[in-house]
Amino acid sequence: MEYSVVIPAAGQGKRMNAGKNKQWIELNGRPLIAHTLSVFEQDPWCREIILAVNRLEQAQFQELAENGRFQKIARIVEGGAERQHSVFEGLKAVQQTDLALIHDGARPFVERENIHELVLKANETGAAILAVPLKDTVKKATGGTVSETVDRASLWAVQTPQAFRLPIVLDAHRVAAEADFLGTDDASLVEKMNYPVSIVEGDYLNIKLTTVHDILFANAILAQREREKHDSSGTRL
Ligand SMILES: Nc1ccn([C@@H]2O[C@H](COP(=O)(O)OP(=O)(O)OP(=O)(O)O)[C@@H](O)[C@H]2O)c(=O)n1
Ligand SMILES: C[C@](O)(CO)[C@H](O)COP(=O)(O)O
Repeated sequence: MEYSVVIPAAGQGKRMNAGKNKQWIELNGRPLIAHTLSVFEQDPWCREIILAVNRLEQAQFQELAENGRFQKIARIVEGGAERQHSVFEGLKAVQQTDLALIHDGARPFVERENIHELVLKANETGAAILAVPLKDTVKKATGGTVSETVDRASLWAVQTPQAFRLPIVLDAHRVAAEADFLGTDDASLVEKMNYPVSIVEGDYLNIKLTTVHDILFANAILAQREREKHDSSGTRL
């Protein structure tokens, strides 16, 4: 089952506080974005990768595409001020397939089996997202005082990729742009169109590198994966 993937990588990584776009942080000697790109480069279902980048970093990403031998990068488009704008630019450049995935450049650990499960679900329903059940107890508070403990039984922590039939997600982005609506993910725009979005249970290790603490977790995940490669008897997390 084939798909195109849009990878927004045009952020500034303000919460990471690294003084540069976090896509260039090195993990095991390779930039974070190279880890993410490799997942899709190596997935036989992926037809093309569309990267959305900051105009000032276009040359750097072009060089990475060539030197990293990422042959599936079909287009590098200019991103926008917000993630949503970057994704919209990427979606407009999709050519190869009817099924579009959107995946954060800053989520390098997504596993192929989760991607495939998601793709199959989106092919069936038109819109699907990866998510994991919330593990924490969640409370609402105003002015530092708890007002409510929320029942977590129906709460999910949402990840990427998110997968949609291309016309559905393009339409949702167009309508959101016209209404000046900004969502933190793409599914929220599709939900606004009253289109049902299916959940596919993902993996807790599919983290997004957001703050500096996530670099610790990322290195631990990479070390665990190395152990698994060399020791088939090792417990898989
Ligand atoms: N204008 C933007 C903002 C974000 N992104 C991308 O969207 C993904 C998820 O966003 P986030 O983790 O918020 O990244 P940043 O915007 O870089 O981080 P911050 O919000 O801390 O500045 C990242 O791969 C990021 O590069 C993008 O393409 N264009
Ligand atoms: C799209 C996303 O990764 C889903 O978890 C996320 O919403 C991106 O934005 P955030 O502001 O870092 O939550």
